[in-house]
Amino acid sequence: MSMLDGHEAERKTREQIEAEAELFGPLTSSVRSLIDATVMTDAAPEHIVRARALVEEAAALLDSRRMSAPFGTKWSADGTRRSWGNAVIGLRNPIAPLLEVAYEDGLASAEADLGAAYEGPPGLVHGGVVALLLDQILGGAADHAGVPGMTGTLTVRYRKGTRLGPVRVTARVDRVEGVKTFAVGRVHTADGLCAEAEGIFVLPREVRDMVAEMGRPQ
Ligand SMILES: CCCCCCCCCCCCCCCC(=O)SCCNC(=O)CCNC(=O)[C@H](O)C(C)(C)COP(=O)(O)OP(=O)(O)OC[C@H]1O[C@@H](n2cnc3c(N)ncnc32)[C@H](O)[C@@H]1OP(=O)(O)O
Repeated sequence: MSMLDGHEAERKTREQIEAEAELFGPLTSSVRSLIDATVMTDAAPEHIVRARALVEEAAALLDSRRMSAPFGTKWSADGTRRSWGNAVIGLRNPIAPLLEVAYEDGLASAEADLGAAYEGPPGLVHGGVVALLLDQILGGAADHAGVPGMTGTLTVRYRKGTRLGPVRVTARVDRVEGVKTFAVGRVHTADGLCAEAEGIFVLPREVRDMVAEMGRPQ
């Protein structure tokens, strides 16, 4: 499989994309609430059985027509792109904590409210989920700085347990060495600093070759 598979140009207008966002965003949000309700429910057994039937009916409706491949990244003519299936920021992905990343003065920052579905140790966010958030935001910082890449190495130092609830994640590019971008980031809660990370993002050889090819004079 090529690194470039799943990247696709699209001809949709801004209005069409907004209409899709209005259609799918609320569905994703409802399923996210369903996930939380599934983890937290203490309902009577007959309610659980009825809910299961309703969920299966909904799944069958949605499954009646499927895309031929996962969402991937769709690029519009104006350079904007959508990764609506992404596990952290995907508008169509109910397991995504849906980080909305803001960029200012080289700092990427986002907030999320992590509920029971993200639990690892009792009352605390699963360490893999903490790494997931950091991976995305460090990668986003590299991308926003114009030096994107795939995660080659991600090193996370867990300083204290990350309590379930509101978290803030931040990242910035530390330095660039050739094709490698070094980014650093942190996770905070009301308890203070919970985790720190360094990531090395590498623009894959295949993409480097393509960029070199495109830049070659005719
Ligand atoms: C297709 C579009 C891409 C653009 C992207 C857009 C990003 C849009 C932002 C969204 C933000 C998403 C944030 C989540 C991002 C993931 O979730 S990515 C998914 C997880 N990561 C992966 O699956 C990556 C799997 N690994 C690979 O594809 C390849 O091993 C890599 C990392 C691309 C490197 O392959 P390569 O380009 O063939 O590397 P190579 O030419 O041998 O080495 C180049 C340099 O990198 C170093 N290097 C190689 N591997 C590593 C490594 N694992 N660790 C550290 N250094 C390494 C080498 O030592 C060498 O260093 P120098 O000698 O130049 O100093």
